[in-house]
Amino acid sequence: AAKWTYSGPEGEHHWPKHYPYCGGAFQSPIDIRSELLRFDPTLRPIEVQNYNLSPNEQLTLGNNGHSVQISLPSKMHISSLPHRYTAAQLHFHWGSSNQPTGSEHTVNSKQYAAEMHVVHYNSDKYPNMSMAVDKSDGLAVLGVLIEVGEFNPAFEQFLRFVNGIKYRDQRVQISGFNIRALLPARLDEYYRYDGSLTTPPCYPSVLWTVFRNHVTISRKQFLSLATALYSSHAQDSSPVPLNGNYRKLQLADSRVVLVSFKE
Ligand SMILES: NS(=O)(=O)c1c(F)c(F)c(S(=O)(=O)CCO)c(N[C@H]2CCc3ccccc32)c1F
Ligand SMILES: [Zn+2]
Repeated sequence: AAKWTYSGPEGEHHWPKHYPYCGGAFQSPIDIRSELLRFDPTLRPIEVQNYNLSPNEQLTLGNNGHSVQISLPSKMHISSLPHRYTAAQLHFHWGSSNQPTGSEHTVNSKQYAAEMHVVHYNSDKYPNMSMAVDKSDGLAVLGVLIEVGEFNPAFEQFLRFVNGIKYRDQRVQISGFNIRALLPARLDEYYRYDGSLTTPPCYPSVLWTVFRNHVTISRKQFLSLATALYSSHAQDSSPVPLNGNYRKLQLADSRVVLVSFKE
């Protein structure tokens, strides 16, 4: 597959050349604006299963050159959607040390410091992520907005290992922990819309759920995320810092954003 980056000659304005869907419809992220919102009383609280992983389990924490990701066991899934959506991985988007604004989704133009995505695929209909990734009902991603504030012990469970994955394609094994603790307390309040992968190939295959309530991490935790990683390989002569790994806002067009809550 062709290389792509968030800036420069392979930056997002060039993505459609190799990845045509990136120039297509139903793209993500979007600005979640009040005038787009419609309350939908049928939107049930999100229910996740088997997110509380035992410390005896091992997870792979990796730097894939675009983000820091944690691979997730297939027993983890969302049970409150029309089909079972099985977890594949989670990853992050963030700004830079002097720009703590790196979320992908914005709410009434407010950009948060960072954003976490927990990627799931429709395991009722498809055997794995690769078969699901380009199907309109293939993926469901949970989005969590992240602000700098209180220290977050749940995030520490993997942030303390980022210095082991500074460079592209480095991976370490970490102990399982309660992935539910990375999500906000309330899973009943969220925004819902049809969108896409926010990286190439940008398939319009994602049922987006962005939780209304943000979580916080401390400034020190944010800095470890925003300053520890490189998108280049360890042996590369000129290291390229990995930050600002968020896609610019896409047009909502006539898309409505459903909300599970009334003010
Ligand atoms: N913001 S997002 O949720 O659209 C999104 C990403 F932003 C992102 F960076 C990745 S990635 O795998 O870390 C790197 C590029 O695919 C994925 N990975 C997905 C896409 C393809 C694929 C295949 C197997 C496992 C995960 C993924 C992703 F779904
Ligand atoms: Zn993402």
